[in-house]
Amino acid sequence: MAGRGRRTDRQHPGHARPSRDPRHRPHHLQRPELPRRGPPARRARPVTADGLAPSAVLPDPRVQQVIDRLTDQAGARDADVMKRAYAAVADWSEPPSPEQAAELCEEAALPVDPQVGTYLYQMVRALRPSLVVEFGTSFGISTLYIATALRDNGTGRVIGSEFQPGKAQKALGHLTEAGVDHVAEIRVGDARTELNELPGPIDLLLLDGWKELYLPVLRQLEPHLRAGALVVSDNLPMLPTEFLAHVRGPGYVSQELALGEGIEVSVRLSS
Ligand SMILES: C[S@@+](CC[C@H](N)C(=O)[O-])C[C@H]1O[C@@H](n2cnc3c(N)ncnc32)[C@H](O)[C@@H]1O
Repeated sequence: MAGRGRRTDRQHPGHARPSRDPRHRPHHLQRPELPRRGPPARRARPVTADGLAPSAVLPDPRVQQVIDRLTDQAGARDADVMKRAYAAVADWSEPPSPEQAAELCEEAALPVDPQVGTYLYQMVRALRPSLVVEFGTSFGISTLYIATALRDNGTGRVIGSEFQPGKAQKALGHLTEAGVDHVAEIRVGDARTELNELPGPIDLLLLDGWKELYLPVLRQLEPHLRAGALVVSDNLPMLPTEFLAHVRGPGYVSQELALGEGIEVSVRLSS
């Protein structure tokens, strides 16, 4: 967590009076994120009475092992990283920009809940998308679920996006370790520019970057969404009202699903 992005009164003399109002933080650094996003503790996998393997295990132990390890590591580390991030911005006079927030969270994986990951695997297997796009890749845990399903389908590719080059590098390493990197591409930089050029229509879009950017990113990608495209938006409790109003308005059929801490699942009605 380098100090490059840290704002001080000297850098911004016009903002000499720090605000401690938590509402001045963007959604991704609001304190309520801690318990909600929190350590994505791995759920104990239920074992059925007849000893059958639990159904929410991917049909590839190599991938599952990588996902389990990363999910456990996130559970052990993320809360501390986020606490340090909150402490670092506590006396900032302005909320961190999305880039600064990404830098502050560089060591946090913040992965999707295993239920959400399993749902993504299911949807990709069921819909057989040609192109999946992901806003917010981080260490690549959601990408692992998606890429594994694409690999198992034998068709399609996923394009992820990540601000932090170090995180994108880690994500690529994890995809390679799991043996599914050949169906994945991670674009490094701001999704709002990096996802401008796409090789075809989007069949499935995962929104899992900073929450206040969901609406601008979605609006930007809307011309690329094919009719019937699925938009999966993680972290329902943190989603801005304007975003929910948009996907619950004309042009979509949308509802929440009680997976993880809640997701919004929207189908685009026309392209
Ligand atoms: C919640 S994490 C993503 C977790 C990931 N989907 C997973 O399940 O492993 C959000 C990530 O989005 C990245 N991010 C936020 N805004 C972004 C933007 N505008 N462009 C690219 N990446 C962004 C952050 O750096 C952070 O790593």
